[in-house]
Amino acid sequence: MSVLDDIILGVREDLDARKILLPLEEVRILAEQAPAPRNAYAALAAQAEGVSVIAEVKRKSPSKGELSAIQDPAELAAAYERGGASVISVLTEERRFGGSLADLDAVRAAVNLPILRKDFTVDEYQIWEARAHGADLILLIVAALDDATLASFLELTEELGMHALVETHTAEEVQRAVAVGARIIGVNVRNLKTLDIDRSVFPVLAGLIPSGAVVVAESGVRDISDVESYVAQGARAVLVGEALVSHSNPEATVGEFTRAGAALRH
Ligand SMILES: O=C(O)c1ccccc1NCC(=O)[C@H](O)[C@H](O)COP(=O)(O)O
Repeated sequence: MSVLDDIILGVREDLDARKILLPLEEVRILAEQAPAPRNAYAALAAQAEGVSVIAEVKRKSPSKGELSAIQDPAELAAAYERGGASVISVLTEERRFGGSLADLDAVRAAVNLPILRKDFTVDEYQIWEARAHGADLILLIVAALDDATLASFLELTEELGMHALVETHTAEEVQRAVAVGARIIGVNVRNLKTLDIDRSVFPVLAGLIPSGAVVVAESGVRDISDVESYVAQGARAVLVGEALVSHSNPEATVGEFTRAGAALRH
């Protein structure tokens, strides 16, 4: 079984438990009562100079184990916002990443930026749930969904006023993302079978994404030079977890990353 399949197995078990506690009809009511979503597409596309940073709240991961204890996700997210992040990503998967919907709630209450609910979306319940908890952007991993499900999840996301970060790892997945009309397309350079990072796939896949879509480079940003190369290779935004949560000054680091691509854009 692949790492992705294993993660999804746990996600489905946890989801079944949440559905018993709060049936879909009730989550839908909460989603309809939630404050209007913020426009994540505009936030990512609007960065006049440099690159848009999606700054992630990430405690641990299958590839690296414990990254940071993060006692106060709201405080971390506020630091990201002060540093100039365009979007905050909150991992809500519990078993492998140590996240939760409580983290999402805390971050929602602390920042005014659009928020990505970063999870392994395999059921429409999670999309309603994301909106009910104030998310503006959700993650759709092409490798985890068939074409019909990907299209219907994207449609529901947009009906609820949110956007989707549609994540790809191969040329075929980029084609599938484009075919369903994805407007924010991520290229994740972490191979979900081996968990290895291979930055060389980014320019190849980014080159297949039509202009008009926001191209997001996901994973493997260690420092400014990585941000600069992703920008030079076509990234409009970078999604960064480990390098921020493990830094003593995440606010300053977001600022450096945000400005890093500026020279390359002029
Ligand atoms: O991070 C992992 O080990 C991982 C393993 C399996 C599926 C997904 C995984 N990560 C999710 C992500 O996409 C990253 O959190 C995100 O791109 C940030 O990556 P990084 O800056 O390298 O922490």
